[in-house]
Amino acid sequence: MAFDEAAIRRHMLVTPGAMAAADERTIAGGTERAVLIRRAARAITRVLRSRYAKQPTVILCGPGHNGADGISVAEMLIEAGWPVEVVLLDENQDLSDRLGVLSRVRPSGTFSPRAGMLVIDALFGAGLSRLLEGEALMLIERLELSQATCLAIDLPSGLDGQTGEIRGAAPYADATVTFHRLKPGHLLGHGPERCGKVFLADIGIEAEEDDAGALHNHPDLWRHLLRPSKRDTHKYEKGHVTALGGPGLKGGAGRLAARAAAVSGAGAVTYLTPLSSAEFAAASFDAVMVAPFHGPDSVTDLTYKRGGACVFGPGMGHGDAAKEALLAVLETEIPCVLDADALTLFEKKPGELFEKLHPNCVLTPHEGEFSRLFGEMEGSKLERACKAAKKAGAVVLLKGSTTVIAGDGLPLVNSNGSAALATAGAGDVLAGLIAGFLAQGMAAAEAAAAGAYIHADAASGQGPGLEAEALPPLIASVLKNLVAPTH
Ligand SMILES: NC(=O)C1=CN([C@@H]2O[C@H](COP(=O)(O)OP(=O)(O)OC[C@H]3O[C@@H](n4cnc5c(N)ncnc54)[C@H](O)[C@@H]3O)[C@@H](O)[C@H]2O)[C@H](O)CC1
Ligand SMILES: [K+]
Repeated sequence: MAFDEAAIRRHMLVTPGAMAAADERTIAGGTERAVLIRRAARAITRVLRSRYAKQPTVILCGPGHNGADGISVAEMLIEAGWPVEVVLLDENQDLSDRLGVLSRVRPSGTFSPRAGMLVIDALFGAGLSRLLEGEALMLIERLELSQATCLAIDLPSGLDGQTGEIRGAAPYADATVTFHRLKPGHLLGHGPERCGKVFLADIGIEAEEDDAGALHNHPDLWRHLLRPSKRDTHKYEKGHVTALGGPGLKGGAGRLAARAAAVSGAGAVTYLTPLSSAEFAAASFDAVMVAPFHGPDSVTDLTYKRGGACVFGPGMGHGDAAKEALLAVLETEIPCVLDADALTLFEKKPGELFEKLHPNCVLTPHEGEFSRLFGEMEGSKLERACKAAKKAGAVVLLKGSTTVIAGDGLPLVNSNGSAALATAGAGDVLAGLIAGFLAQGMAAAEAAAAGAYIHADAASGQGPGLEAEALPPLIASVLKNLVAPTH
């Protein structure tokens, strides 16, 4: 994997189980648990006092260390003169050594969250292991339905830190303070909508590479692979992309993919399209070359001659010639991106595709294409993408507001997507962009990661009126800022 080693440590996502092990490893290394808890409480209090005015505050404390964080925050706020009350899930919890807090404990029945109140959620964090029920469920449901402002410690209680699924109920936190590294659940499933703004605090836990369950996609991981072209380079040295487009009106999708490949930094792009629409296509391109598609040889001859990468799918249609061309190119093991039609072509016989795929292939399904190709799968989006990548023997980029990328290395979660991307053709642009990075020599997972992030970054800040054809120039400017200038 050619991701930057130091960046892997900084941007790893740690599962709750691995987090508990990292806590224990740090304690075994000589740091007392109470010290970790105090550091966590100090970080929470810092965020709290910078984000909220002094107001009636209730701290819900669970039976474990998440609750211990809450008790420690209560002490710090009481010291600062905050109007704090504490509700204990385990009302027999021994607080004889925390008399200041003990005096603020109120029965859970009095908990009535409302607007103008701050509730600190310290019921459960990384240790949540089953559905909320009974008293815990009642407290969290009341909080979830209220207008109170919630600050969650580590995770909103009820949110699964591994999958982002909700176990019974979970509050809509205004903000969440978590420790050491983000957890997959902060970014997957209901995580983004329930965590609010996530603050990451360093409490002195040593990062070890095998703590990582996944990576949080970030330019630090692959920016060094976006090599600027050398001054004396010529176009084919910078990689060639072959984009196969469909006949007539469907050609638009293929043209978008070709245009996106053209702004990726690849040296040259050839858009293959049936003779009937070649003239029309040629009129809509400048830098992209147009050539007639007569059948599989049109593609294999071109890829033998030019190398690089291919992008199949956007607008290629379901014709036999296109399918044969795709299978012929897969035989050559040239890097390929398969999207849209290239995926739906095989939904009746996925095995026919899987047996031809190779590790230099990137599949870019949305959820619908995914389930039609891989069937219904259990587990989080991340777990499903990993299973699919194994089954297909290729990189799977499963699109959505949170996009996941799975191959044979650590999977990645890409979280900078925005609603603006939910526009026709955006997927075609992504497929072409990834093909452009493959053509420049990036490995499949790295090309998919860079493509997903840059594609989303180009759309960020755009309104709901964003059209896919506006994306390539936006991508070019994102790339300009990311790629170190040539000396
Ligand atoms: N581990 C450390 O040294 C530090 C942890 N920090 C904070 O502590 C939590 C993790 O603490 P842990 O005790 O492992 O689990 P929780 O406090 O999240 O859960 C408490 C306890 O509750 C039980 N439980 C689990 N699910 C349920 C449920 N649905 N209903 C009832 N009870 C449930 C289970 O037995 C759990 O053990 C971490 O998030 C941090 O906030 C410190 O920050 C630093 C040191
Ligand atoms: K919590």
